[in-house]
Amino acid sequence: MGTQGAVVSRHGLQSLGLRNLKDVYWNLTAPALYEQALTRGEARLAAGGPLVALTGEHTGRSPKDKFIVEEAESRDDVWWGEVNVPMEPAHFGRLLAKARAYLQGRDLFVQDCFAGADPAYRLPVRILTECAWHNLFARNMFIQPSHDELADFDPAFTVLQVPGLQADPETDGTRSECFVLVSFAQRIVLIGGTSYAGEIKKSVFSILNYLLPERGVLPMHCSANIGPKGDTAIFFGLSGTGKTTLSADGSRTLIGDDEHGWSDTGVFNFEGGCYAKVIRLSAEAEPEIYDTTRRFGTVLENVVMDADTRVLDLDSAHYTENTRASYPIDFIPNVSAAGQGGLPKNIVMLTADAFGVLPPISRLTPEQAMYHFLSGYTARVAGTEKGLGSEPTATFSTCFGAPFMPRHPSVYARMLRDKMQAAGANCWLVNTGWSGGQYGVGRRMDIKLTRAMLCAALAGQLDGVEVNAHPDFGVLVPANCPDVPSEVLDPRATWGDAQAYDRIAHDLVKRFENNFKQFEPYVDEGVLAAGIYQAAAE
Ligand SMILES: Nc1ncnc2c1ncn2[C@@H]1O[C@H](COP(=O)(O)OP(=O)(O)O)[C@@H](O)[C@H]1O
Ligand SMILES: C=C(OP(=O)(O)O)C(=O)O
Ligand SMILES: [Mn+2]
Repeated sequence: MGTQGAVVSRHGLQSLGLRNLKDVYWNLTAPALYEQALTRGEARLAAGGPLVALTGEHTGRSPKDKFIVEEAESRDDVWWGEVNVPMEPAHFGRLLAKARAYLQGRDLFVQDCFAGADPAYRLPVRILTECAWHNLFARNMFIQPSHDELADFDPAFTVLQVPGLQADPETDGTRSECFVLVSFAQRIVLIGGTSYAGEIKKSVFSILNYLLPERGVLPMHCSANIGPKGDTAIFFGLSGTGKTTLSADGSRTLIGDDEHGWSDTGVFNFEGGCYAKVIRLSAEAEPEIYDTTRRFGTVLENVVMDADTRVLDLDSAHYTENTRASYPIDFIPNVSAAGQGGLPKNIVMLTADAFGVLPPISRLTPEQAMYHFLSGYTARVAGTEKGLGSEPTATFSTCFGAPFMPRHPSVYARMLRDKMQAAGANCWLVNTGWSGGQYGVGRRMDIKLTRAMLCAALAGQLDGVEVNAHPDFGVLVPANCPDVPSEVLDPRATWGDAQAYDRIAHDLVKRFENNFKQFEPYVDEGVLAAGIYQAAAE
């Protein structure tokens, strides 16, 4: 059983003013959290053992409902704008008071965790959730302290997640009933009105992305793994581009699938678990991730399950295209127990180009790497977000993770430039999107071919290969690649209508250029030249 209300104050929840709770459940393990979630009707048990939870209206992140509290301590460091929107402290205070009132007489689940595998930089976070299944999600996603570390656990930040509490936009300074609020000064994250578990994960990520640059660590929205020769590779990319899929590779040791820090000594995972997209998950193309969907301890979000047979239908997007699996990272067979690796030898920038005009793999000069890091291009396709039409939508999300970056992009870009140079890292642009035509005409690049290209690049098999500067994007396209048909490598050659290719490629270059104008004051001539359309092609 949980502790009774009376003893709650001894456990330091008073810093949040939480009183008169019903029961507080501290650091329950997976079996106990399963029991709570199932008996409370929060989730159901699937065949094989995963917990299946549905999140209702919000099945993805709500970036427009995220606010950073405007406080003296952080005001000058935050890149205010349409991504990092300020909230008055008074509104934050009102919503925190509403949360306290809402939780009176209710149960609360607590997980004390670390965010950051490198002890020198890890952040002790306390995750407070209204539901048991969100507490299991947090237990999966963050790093569990040892028994001794729990005994004197002192949280640096607290996340309070109360999906049942809805804001009133009329009086609370929010955009809708849903809110994700970050107060750097009070070191509190307050989430309400949404049950999408990714908000818990990504709000902690945002905190690290604010704190770590001051300690000389580059925070990154990337996955990472280590090759047989001890070579670390990192894979930047926006949501759905392939960070999780491609970092789970039987021939390489997984460090992490989504969030990492690059320190002076190496790369470390921020998390202790993975959060994989599982829509149309193939046992053949992604065996390691597929196996996690049959295991006790995995939390499946918005996956369809037959009520009688309890069998999953991973192909169904009935609730959402963004179905997810959250699992402890050691569910992946070949994983780094320490969650750390050496300095990166290869940097891969992933883009899911639904226009189908970027090469499936190309080498980037350091200047081109900066250009693409600041651009953060991918193209979303119909269905992945509400309101999208049938045409692909070009998306530019700086640092491949704008919604999670509280500081100005140039802070992260300059750190990447310096670290990349110091490490002598190679840089690649990999298009996991469409080939042979744009979305709806062409086909998505076969995962096996993407894996073959990456395998060759990371093993150094492309180092001596002839490259041709792409006439539109300037990136350096290899003329051949082991285990990959050469005709696949030149995207223009895969289109039936070369003129249509040129039209769409030129349009995309213009989109890149228009988007990049905001960064021109922050980069040197070399980076600017890296993105300019090659006039010779006209
Ligand atoms: N060539 C490809 N490379 C990587 N992923 C691909 C490819 N083709 C299709 N996919 C699909 O794209 C999605 C990538 O999701 P995921 O790896 O979780 O992205 P991220 O971790 O970057 O959010 C998966 O559903 C995967 O099956
Ligand atoms: C979970 C998310 O990240 P990713 O899809 O990159 O794993 C997200 O963007 O909400
Ligand atoms: Mn991911």
